Amino acid sequence: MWEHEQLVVRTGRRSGMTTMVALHSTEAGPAVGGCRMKTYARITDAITDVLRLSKAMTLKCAVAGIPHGGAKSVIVVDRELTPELRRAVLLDHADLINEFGGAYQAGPDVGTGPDDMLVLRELTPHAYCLPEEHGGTGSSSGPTARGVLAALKAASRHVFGTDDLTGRKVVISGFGSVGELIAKGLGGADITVSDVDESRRTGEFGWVHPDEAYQVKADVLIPAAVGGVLSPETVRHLDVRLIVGPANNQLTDDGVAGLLEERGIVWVPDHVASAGGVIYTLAREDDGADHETALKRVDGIEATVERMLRARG
Ligand SMILES: NC(=O)c1ccc[n+]([C@@H]2O[C@H](COP(=O)([O-])OP(=O)(O)OC[C@H]3O[C@@H](n4cnc5c(N)ncnc54)[C@H](O)[C@@H]3O)[C@@H](O)[C@H]2O)c1
Repeated sequence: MWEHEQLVVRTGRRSGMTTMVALHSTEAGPAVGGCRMKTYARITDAITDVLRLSKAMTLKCAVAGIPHGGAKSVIVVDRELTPELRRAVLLDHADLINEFGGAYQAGPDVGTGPDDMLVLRELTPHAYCLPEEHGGTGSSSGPTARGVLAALKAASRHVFGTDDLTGRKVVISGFGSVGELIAKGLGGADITVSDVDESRRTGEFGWVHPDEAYQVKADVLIPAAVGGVLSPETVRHLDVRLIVGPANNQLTDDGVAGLLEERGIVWVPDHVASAGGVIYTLAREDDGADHETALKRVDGIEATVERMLRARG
């Protein structure tokens, strides 16, 4: 069933590249969601991605109690991206954002950052997370990691009877900006990280090849790379008790949640665990909250997860 309000796909007049916006819902308010810049094997893969990600944003806002709907946008990288081409496609994307008249408000996502939001702002007011020196809140990776750690606290109490992870084995798949901050916030845990980018291997933490990250015996698994990592196949090989992480759309389909439950693995849905970034950004940029107040709202994820897990029994 088609559940989205709109999907618009455009070829940019400056760049000749494809950009798209999926507006899942504006029922609760203007739709927010990141702008992903990524290479896809097929254009239909990009469309599938933007549709799923935008729906997840609606859920994320609803669970977090944010008066916004969900959307997402994708810039399809189909050639080498020179600085000139990057700027051209971002300006093309800003034109597309403007077509929604404020119903879609963009932020950074995988492949984009605050500097890209600054380029969007040249043509559209509907872009969050500008660099701090330009009056924005910058990267949301810090609040996102903080939200995951808050979720992990509540989930650890539920699974292990304590939120002290000292000595517990934790595997983080995806050692990017959020994954690294989570690792640094985990105190005395025995941490192993994994990334397709070998240059991320620092020696500070244990290392496992990305193909094996979902088979390692551990207490906690933290998906912090890409979506679609929990499939019927990967779930069969998992040897963990708890999964909580920031990666969006971790399940290949909703049925995988049931498979995890059957195996006795507690999974905190990504739309709950990864909401710290959007909670923080909107608290600061929409509501004018100060840094500490916005972080307190992010910490509220702990109570949300506690309630959710208690309700599950
Ligand atoms: N940054 C945020 O505020 C935020 C908010 C909500 C959700 N998320 C989600 O969290 C995840 C991580 O975000 P980020 O900002 O750290 O992104 P990032 O791009 O900084 O890091 C992702 C890392 O994953 C690695 N990677 C890619 N494919 C991999 C694979 N198959 N196996 C292992 N590693 C792989 C990349 O090399 C990179 O180092 C993404 O899925 C993102 O959508 C991020």
